[in-house]
Amino acid sequence: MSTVRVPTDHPYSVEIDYGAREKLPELAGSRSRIAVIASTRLEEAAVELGRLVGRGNAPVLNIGVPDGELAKTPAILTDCWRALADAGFTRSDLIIGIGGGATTDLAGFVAASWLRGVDFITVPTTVLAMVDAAVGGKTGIDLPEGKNLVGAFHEPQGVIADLDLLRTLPDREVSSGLAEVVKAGFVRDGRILDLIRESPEGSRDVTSARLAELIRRGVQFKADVVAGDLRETTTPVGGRLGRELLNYGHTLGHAIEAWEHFELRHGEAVALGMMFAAHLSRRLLGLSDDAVATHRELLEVLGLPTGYRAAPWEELRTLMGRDKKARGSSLRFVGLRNLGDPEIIAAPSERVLAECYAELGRD
Ligand SMILES: NC(=O)c1ccc[n+]([C@@H]2O[C@H](COP(=O)([O-])OP(=O)(O)OC[C@H]3O[C@@H](n4cnc5c(N)ncnc54)[C@H](O)[C@@H]3O)[C@@H](O)[C@H]2O)c1
Ligand SMILES: O=C(O)C(=O)C[C@@H](O)[C@H](O)[C@H](O)COP(=O)(O)O
Ligand SMILES: [Zn+2]
Repeated sequence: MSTVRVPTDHPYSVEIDYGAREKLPELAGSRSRIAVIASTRLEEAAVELGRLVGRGNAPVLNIGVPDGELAKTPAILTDCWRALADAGFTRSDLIIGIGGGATTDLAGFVAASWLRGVDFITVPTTVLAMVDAAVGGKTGIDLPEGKNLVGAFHEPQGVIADLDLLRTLPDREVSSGLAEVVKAGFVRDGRILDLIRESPEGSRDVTSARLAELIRRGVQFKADVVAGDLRETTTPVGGRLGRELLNYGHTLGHAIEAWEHFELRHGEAVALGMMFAAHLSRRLLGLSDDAVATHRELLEVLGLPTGYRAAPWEELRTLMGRDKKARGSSLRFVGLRNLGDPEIIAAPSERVLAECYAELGRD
């Protein structure tokens, strides 16, 4: 159906289609060893894909990891390294990460760190991983102190987004993935907002052409942004914000996600972070009340949360201090002047931040 090119220094493609997994053997090429890293919950799909790619290649090493965020830990990372060591994995071998964003983040970091870097391919199986996590080369794991604190930039050889794999995805996960898609709509691609508004039900239906189009647009947005600024500098690219743009909603979102010990889905936490960023933008960049209402309306129709006050502000503030955009003791937020017109908010006052959190509690 569509191929999105990611034109970085190591260009690669994202294949988006029903049945796209058929392209996996060609992409993998001929290898002495292939390891498939997948969550134990997706074992069936992983074994099927392993067989597919194993044809004509050496037997595939299946490395099962815990489900979801539980995989993004130093202990599981070590288990993966040791499985590769046992199998005698060399620099010409290949790692394939199959699953949601947590699994592809882990698999990517295993590939980035093993022998200082081996090839890897991502096969995302959630909406979120298709539009965001599996594309762009950010890999890593969490620590108890916060999200994604350890990692590396390591780009995949290619991404296979097989839309058939979404058929078993629970509704809550579909909504969570759509948070990253609507993020792209808020900060750049206004057509995404129209597509969601015209049919919220279609947008959430994994068999619909509308969701396929939203996924394509989400991938295109991500590809455009990372191609201009792979390593997330703070310098604008061609007069526009660089990769930091992709962090819209994540400064508070990651803090809430960590504070909730991942009981909230990543997209749910980001939805709350985007509402917070909208309040902050209204206060500091003059974002209109209408645009804030658009955030609330679209997040709600996607089944995402818009109000939150469970965590004490001081705790979230400490967690936000570990955000990668922070410089010294100052926080940096991605904000909006208007929908589609982003700008960095550097070092907002502590008073305004606390007041905006109180506003989030009233949403
Ligand atoms: N590297 C990046 O650029 C980037 C971007 C966005 C998010 N992330 C990371 O991605 C993670 C979130 O990803 P996620 O939302 O995919 O979560 P996830 O990986 O935790 O997967 C969510 C759940 O869906 C299940 N699942 C996956 N595919 C399925 C399928 N096809 N059918 C049924 N169940 C399925 C998983 O087993 C899991 O329980 C977070 O760790 C976040 O930090 C990374
Ligand atoms: O790819 C990016 O860059 C992003 O910021 C995308 C985010 O959606 C994603 O959650 C990412 O993992 C956040 O990265 P971090 O650097 O804030 O940990
Ligand atoms: Zn995200």
